[in-house]
Amino acid sequence: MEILDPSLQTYVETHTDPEPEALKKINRNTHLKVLKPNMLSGHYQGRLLSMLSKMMQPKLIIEIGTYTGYSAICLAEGLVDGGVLHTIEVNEEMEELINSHLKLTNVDKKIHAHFGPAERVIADSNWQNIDIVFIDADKKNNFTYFELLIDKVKSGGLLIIDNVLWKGKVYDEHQNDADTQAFRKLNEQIAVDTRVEKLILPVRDGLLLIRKK
Ligand SMILES: C[S@@+](CC[C@H](N)C(=O)[O-])C[C@H]1O[C@@H](n2cnc3c(N)ncnc32)[C@H](O)[C@@H]1O
Repeated sequence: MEILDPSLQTYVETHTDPEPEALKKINRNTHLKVLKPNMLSGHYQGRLLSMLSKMMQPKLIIEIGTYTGYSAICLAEGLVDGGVLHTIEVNEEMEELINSHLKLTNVDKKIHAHFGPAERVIADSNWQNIDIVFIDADKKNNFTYFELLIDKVKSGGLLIIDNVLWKGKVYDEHQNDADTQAFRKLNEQIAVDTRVEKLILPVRDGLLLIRKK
């Protein structure tokens, strides 16, 4: 999943704030109990999400793809008093584990977990003036989620899409599997979208930062 050189990754992690204790436990528990634990944002990306959120001082955050709650907790660290993070997870079997992880933190009361397919949960919501969106679920629907939410994001709001460098495959012309092609198309669609400013960060598997004008 890491595209950075491992020694560079180690260096930046050791000179970044340490992973908070509760998140360390959640990280470890995810590796013990859940399949594909490398889906979790992890220490370095988690601290970046937390810092971006603190800089934005959000009232309303929407996350698509809760998994075990790690990135939701990182993003919720930046919520202002009275702020809320809504996170959506399609797999209802994760509910107990997510709740047990949220309880380890002091942001649990600010996080509302929804279970079901994101498209349906978004359609049933009345979210408006969203400050931050984090899209990290079924990769083929990234652009659908972007289009469903862009009009609900306030001017100056931030959308973040994970995995956009797709293990480095998007810039390797020999790689042409369906997921790689989907990420290339997404990056191209966002690159020419005049409603937004965009920047790809080569962090972990690639984070696309999109600021609504
Ligand atoms: C990469 S993991 C999310 C990791 C998490 N954001 C983190 O950084 O710790 C993707 C999650 O999206 C969920 N997911 C997949 N399709 C979905 C859908 N249509 N609606 C909501 N969640 C979905 C998966 O079940 C999985 O738990």
